[in-house]
Amino acid sequence: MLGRRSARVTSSSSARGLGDMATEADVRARLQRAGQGHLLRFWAELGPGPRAALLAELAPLEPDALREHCASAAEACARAPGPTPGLAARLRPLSPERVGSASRSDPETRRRWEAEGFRQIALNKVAVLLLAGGQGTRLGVTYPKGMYQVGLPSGKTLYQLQAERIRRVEQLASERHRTRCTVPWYIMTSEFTLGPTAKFFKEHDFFHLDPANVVLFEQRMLPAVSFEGKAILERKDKVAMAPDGNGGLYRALADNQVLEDMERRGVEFVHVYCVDNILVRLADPVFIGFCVLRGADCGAKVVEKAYPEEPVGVVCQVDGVPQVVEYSEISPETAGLCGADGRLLYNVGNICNHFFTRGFLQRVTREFEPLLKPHVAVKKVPYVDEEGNLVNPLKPNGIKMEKFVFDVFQFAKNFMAFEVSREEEFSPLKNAATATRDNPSTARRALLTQHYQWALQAGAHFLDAHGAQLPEQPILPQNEDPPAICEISPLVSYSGEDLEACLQGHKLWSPFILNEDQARVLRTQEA
Ligand SMILES: CC(=O)N[C@H]1[C@@H](OP(=O)(O)O)O[C@H](CO)[C@@H](O)[C@@H]1O
Repeated sequence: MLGRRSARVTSSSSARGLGDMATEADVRARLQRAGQGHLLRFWAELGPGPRAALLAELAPLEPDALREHCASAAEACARAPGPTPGLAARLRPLSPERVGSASRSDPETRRRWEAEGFRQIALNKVAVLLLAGGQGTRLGVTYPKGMYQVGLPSGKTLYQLQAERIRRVEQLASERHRTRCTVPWYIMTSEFTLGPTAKFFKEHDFFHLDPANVVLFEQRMLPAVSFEGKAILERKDKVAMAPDGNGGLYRALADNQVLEDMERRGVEFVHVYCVDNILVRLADPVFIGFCVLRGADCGAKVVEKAYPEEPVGVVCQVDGVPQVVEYSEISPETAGLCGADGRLLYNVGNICNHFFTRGFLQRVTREFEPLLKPHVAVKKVPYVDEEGNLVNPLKPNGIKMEKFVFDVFQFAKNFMAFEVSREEEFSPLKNAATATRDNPSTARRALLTQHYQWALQAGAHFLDAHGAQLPEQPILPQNEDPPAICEISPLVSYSGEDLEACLQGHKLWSPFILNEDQARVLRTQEA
């Protein structure tokens, strides 16, 4: 595991010691310089423990950077909220030569991409990098989203599914090339998620991955700011801090020397993805191979956007340069525009699955990161009022500043988008069960539908609890559960491959879990 850094605000030049080294007077003077003296207003009431904790939190805040951060948050928030003014006139759809498609390519081309991806994996040149610093607010859990289990028959969590897909893709590449290879797993956490994630992995024995190949590192935190430009105290002894967005990746890479670690391992290509997509194909050989063969330095996997309000960013051009316009920043009019074919004009939906060469990431961390503009999110931030009462605001009262991981696309020399099928590759877990979309049931259904379909394609038949054969529905209407429950371990099949040998002609009782042992037995049994 790489070195853990303490949370710091914006400046990288002020790696001061933690609280035990800083005095109150020193911290007070620095805060005053930043116009944030109010953060110590309950000092006199605090006991020794809370005082030390508060100093430890405040000491690393670099005064100029803090002042700048608070001022720019208030300024950005004062500008009209919602869609970026004047954006519509600067937008164009992505030019077709920048978009490849898995579903609309012939099988031979797909095979070529896949073969190239496996070749690079077998050469140990591919790593995956998970963005897992988020707080899971919409999902409504207090622990990292990756630890969530959506209620699959196996009870597997998102982290376990991902770990097993890594093991399987390593195995497939190793078998093809008669070698042993590794896909290192870099996991960006935050102050909220580092501790519980590290503990969870240890408790689960790293899901049988070699711990040396699972690298946890931490992104920075930034104070939430009031509309008046004041950092918010969430308790008398604690500043309200939030992770600096998934675009905090680039600073975190530099802070923790992650690219150096990749270089030592010989990694050239990195698949970056966010934690919540239950169907995510880690180190997807088809996507990697496509990007490598097209000479892309930066790529994005995309799906066709389903409806104008869908909360996905759209990949397009702004002033002629490939970029993502986030769902929170596009106007409803622009989002609803249709092209001549009747489909949405801006229909290239970002699924937060990105390809980067290590060289590109190096350029970003060295040259471009400071040019990334933070985005403003206005949120309800619990705070202490002047009398020291804890208040849970009913309306948004605070500003969180976040960078977006995709904002580096504009610096790419050769950006490529790669379209895949939504049913096969995208079902994000964003919301709690009460929401109608992107919730635990929709994620569970998406995975189980896929596995049911793979099993049918491999020639399996399903029986109910009484032994009666269940109807076979290779195509299912949306929002409908498959007639049989079948869950296939990623250790047996990564994307539907190698299933005939164990399923062809077999009659399986629903619910059915195909794990490695079960697969071994079925392979030796007559159907
Ligand atoms: C900053 C960022 O990466 N936003 C991404 C990300 O959205 P969130 O709502 O932040 O989870 O995932 C979406 C896909 O699930 C993607 O469409 C969107 O552009």
